Amino acid sequence: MGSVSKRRAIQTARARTCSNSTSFLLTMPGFLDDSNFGALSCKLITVCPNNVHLGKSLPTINANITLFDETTGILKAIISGNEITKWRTAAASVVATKYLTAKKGLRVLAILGAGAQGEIHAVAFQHFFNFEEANSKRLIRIWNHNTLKAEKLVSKLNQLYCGTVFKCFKSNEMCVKEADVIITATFASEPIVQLKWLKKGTHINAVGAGLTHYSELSESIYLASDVYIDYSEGAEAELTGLKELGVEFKGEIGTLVSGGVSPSSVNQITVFQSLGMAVEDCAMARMVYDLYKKQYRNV
Ligand SMILES: NC(=O)C1=CN([C@@H]2O[C@H](COP(=O)(O)OP(=O)(O)OC[C@H]3O[C@@H](n4cnc5c(N)ncnc54)[C@H](O)[C@@H]3O)[C@@H](O)[C@H]2O)C=CC1
Ligand SMILES: O=C([O-])C1=[NH+]CCC1
Repeated sequence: MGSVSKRRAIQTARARTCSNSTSFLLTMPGFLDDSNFGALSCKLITVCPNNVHLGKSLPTINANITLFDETTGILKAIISGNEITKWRTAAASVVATKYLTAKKGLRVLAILGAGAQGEIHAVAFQHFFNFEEANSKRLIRIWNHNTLKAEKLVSKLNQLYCGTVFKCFKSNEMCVKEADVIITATFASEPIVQLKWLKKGTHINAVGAGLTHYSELSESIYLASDVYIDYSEGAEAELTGLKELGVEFKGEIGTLVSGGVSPSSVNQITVFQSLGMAVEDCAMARMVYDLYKKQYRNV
């Protein structure tokens, strides 16, 4: 994120090719100039929300990353990108939350969405933060519009992580009530969070991307919040609806991390509008490639 904001990384606004009214292919080229983490890559990722209705347990997001030699341009590897996409997206939310809540006490975490992103965010946030509700129990709330799915995830996570209690909420309003941090990771095309449900100083990581990148939160939330983004070019190209609404972006998370933008006051509601960055995939692909070479090729 820092490299993007210091412009040591190159990533153009991505191309979106729609295959029908709900599905699309994103082409995400990126170059990261760093001897340890750098690479030249392009992630190809399809987003097909209707896969859930096919009854074959297909993921709705499917990604592959092509990794190239920076000097010769020769293709070095094609790396499966589903796990990478999951982890790097949750990692970006962790960083945004860390910097945007640095001076706030965190007690209540609410996750809206029990799919791949909801799950990985639950795993990452229980690891990096310590959410403790009034009775001093480590607790993470999870809501999904299809409650059965949330119940299944909650039961799986409670078996995996005995130290933290995951709790299923049937109402999105009750789930976000008194929340210090909210994560939205759904395909909702209508708002699932309203301003009047929020307390002062709440931080929201808005991860979900349907056909528009700003449909999970009400317009009034965006207008009342300090909105941070991951990269300006992407936001200018994809968040046109928010711009038309009059939303001014406060800055990139990378700029916040490097001290180039001052953090919001503690009572200010903040939103990290996560688009997802090609250079995050680039760095992860390089890491996977290096590990593969070390482990299997002894190089
Ligand atoms: N910002 C980023 O970098 C990334 C964003 N995403 C976005 O995150 C969202 C979640 O992705 P995944 O977890 O991989 O998908 P998923 O299909 O595994 O999970 C989606 C969840 O949204 C719920 N959902 C579907 N339609 C809904 C609706 N109309 N209202 C409320 N909930 C609904 C589903 O029940 C499911 O729990 C998607 O919008 C995806 O495009 C995904 C990867 C990276
Ligand atoms: O960056 C990414 O991988 C994605 N952003 C929205 C859907 C997938």
